[in-house]
Amino acid sequence: MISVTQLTKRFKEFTAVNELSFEMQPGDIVGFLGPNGAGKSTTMKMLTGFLAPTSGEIHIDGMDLATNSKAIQAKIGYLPEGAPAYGDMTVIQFLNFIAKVRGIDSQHRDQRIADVVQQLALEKVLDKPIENLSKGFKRRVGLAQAIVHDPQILILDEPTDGLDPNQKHQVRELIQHLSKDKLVIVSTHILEEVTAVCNRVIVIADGELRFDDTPEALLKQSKYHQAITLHLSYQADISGLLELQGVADMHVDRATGRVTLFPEPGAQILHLVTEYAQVRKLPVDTLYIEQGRLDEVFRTITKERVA
Ligand SMILES: Nc1ncnc2c1ncn2[C@@H]1O[C@H](COP(=O)(O)OP(=O)(O)OP(=O)(O)O)[C@@H](O)[C@H]1O
Repeated sequence: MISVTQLTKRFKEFTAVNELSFEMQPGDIVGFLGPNGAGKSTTMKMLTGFLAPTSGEIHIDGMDLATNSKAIQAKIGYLPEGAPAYGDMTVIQFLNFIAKVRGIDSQHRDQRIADVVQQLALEKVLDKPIENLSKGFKRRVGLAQAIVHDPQILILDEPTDGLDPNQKHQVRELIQHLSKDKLVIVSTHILEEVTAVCNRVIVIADGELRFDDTPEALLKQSKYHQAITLHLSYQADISGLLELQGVADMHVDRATGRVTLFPEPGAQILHLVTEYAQVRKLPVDTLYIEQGRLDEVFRTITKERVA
């Protein structure tokens, strides 16, 4: 549905996006991850036709964005970073305005607006000027304008940035609820959001694609994947754990008292570790297999490449 080939954006000498290529299909909820300045917003702006690429191609539903921007933009809903809106309009005025701009005919406009107002729980603020709303409500209005024309593709630039935990939860639920037959691209700095909401992750750094697969595959790249972490209720001699077959390394976190054992590639060490703990009567009060740590794998994937 979206096919991006060798997409590049330069601002004078500076290359913000460098030969990105990827494909996306309906049902994909893609988490777009990357450090500050990685090129996420610039890529999203190019996908929406808001910014012209320096080179490369974007095809959506088989159409070239460079020559069919109007038809393609009708299929896209976009929430830009910070969710800008016309602050002096009331919520209902703004949604009416956007619905008109999006070409929804007057017969269907009221019903469609009523639907998104209900979906985003905006009933109480319909007659308030947008500039007087809380951050959470502003964001919800931004989401409402992005979906009012029921787009097949939704591009959301940091939709939960600055929201409180309840509001974050609501926005995530909305994204999941929306996404069944749609393609959603969400940029975020919140790593946990990717595992909570997305079924695919694209990581970019320095404008380049560094990772494109499922959240599970991302976790598998962590050195903590399949590691065993245990906590002792009081100090004990644990030096023998490092000698166990299949244990490649051991890390003791003095601050938390947690001990992590890293397996050799492909080795299963849980059985040997629990057996050792029982035989030696180690005072283990917690023991678990790690899925992988997103912050660690994110740092590894995005760290600067030395030429
Ligand atoms: N109009 C512009 N002119 C010059 N440089 C720009 C312009 N827009 C973006 N850049 C630069 O391109 C790089 C990528 O910016 P972009 O906003 O796409 O990053 P990002 O991944 O969205 O970052 P953040 O997570 O901080 O929002 C940055 O170094 C930024 O300063």
